[in-house]
Amino acid sequence: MKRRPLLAGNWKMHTTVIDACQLAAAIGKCSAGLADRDVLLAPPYTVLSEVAHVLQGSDVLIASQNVCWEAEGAFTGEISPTMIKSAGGTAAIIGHSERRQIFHEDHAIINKRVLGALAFGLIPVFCVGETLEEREGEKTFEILEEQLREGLAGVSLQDMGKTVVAYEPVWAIGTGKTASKEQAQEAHAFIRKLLAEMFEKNIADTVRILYGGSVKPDNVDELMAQTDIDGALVGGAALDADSFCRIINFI
Ligand SMILES: O=C[C@H](O)COP(=O)(O)O
Repeated sequence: MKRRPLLAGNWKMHTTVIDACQLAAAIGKCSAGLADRDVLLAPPYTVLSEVAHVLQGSDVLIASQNVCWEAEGAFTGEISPTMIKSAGGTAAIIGHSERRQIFHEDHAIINKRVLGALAFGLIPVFCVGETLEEREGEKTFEILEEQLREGLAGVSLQDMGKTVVAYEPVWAIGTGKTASKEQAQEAHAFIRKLLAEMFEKNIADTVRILYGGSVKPDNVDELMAQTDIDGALVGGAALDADSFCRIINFI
């Protein structure tokens, strides 16, 4: 089944207002006219609306890097789906391994974020992935299954159709150590098969599964050639306009 590729740049905790506007403008330019793929940027909250403003009129989608499940209230340090939408965002990264590991976000909180995003009409970019220890202990599939079952609990069939999944092996993030195309494809195929079990095969067939972890201009083409890899969630290389533009223009 042919799925529309999605190339996403996660800027993590990088960019001042000026940097962000310049980077967004350059990416806007090199993604213009690409009719067969989607491009998404996840800048820090502080520049969401500036980036959306710079990209107004383009097809580049804007996401936040996390999201709370409530529209407003006493949740110091959080950002709500309505705030993200009012700043120009249409999606939210949820369950990134840096949130899971550094900030100890557990399955329950991640699940609340997924359901909250969907309830307010934001597309979740739901991240899963195993650590090196888990891979070496041959627990990759067990970990992925737990993350998917717990994190997507209560998601309706219709909402799953809109959700994006990102497979990011923790050992490949920011390390320069990309999963081989075979390792990535194997994990993506497992995720799709599990989604078919959890939801329906026709839903699983439409869900875009992105690969993340040291995606660069020199490995994007072979990763994107894999049957179950529908896009990339890019960190480091998304901060350099030339690199990200090459990634967007994968062959
Ligand atoms: O969200 C992006 C991922 O964590 C990948 O980051 P990276 O491309 O710097 O390895």
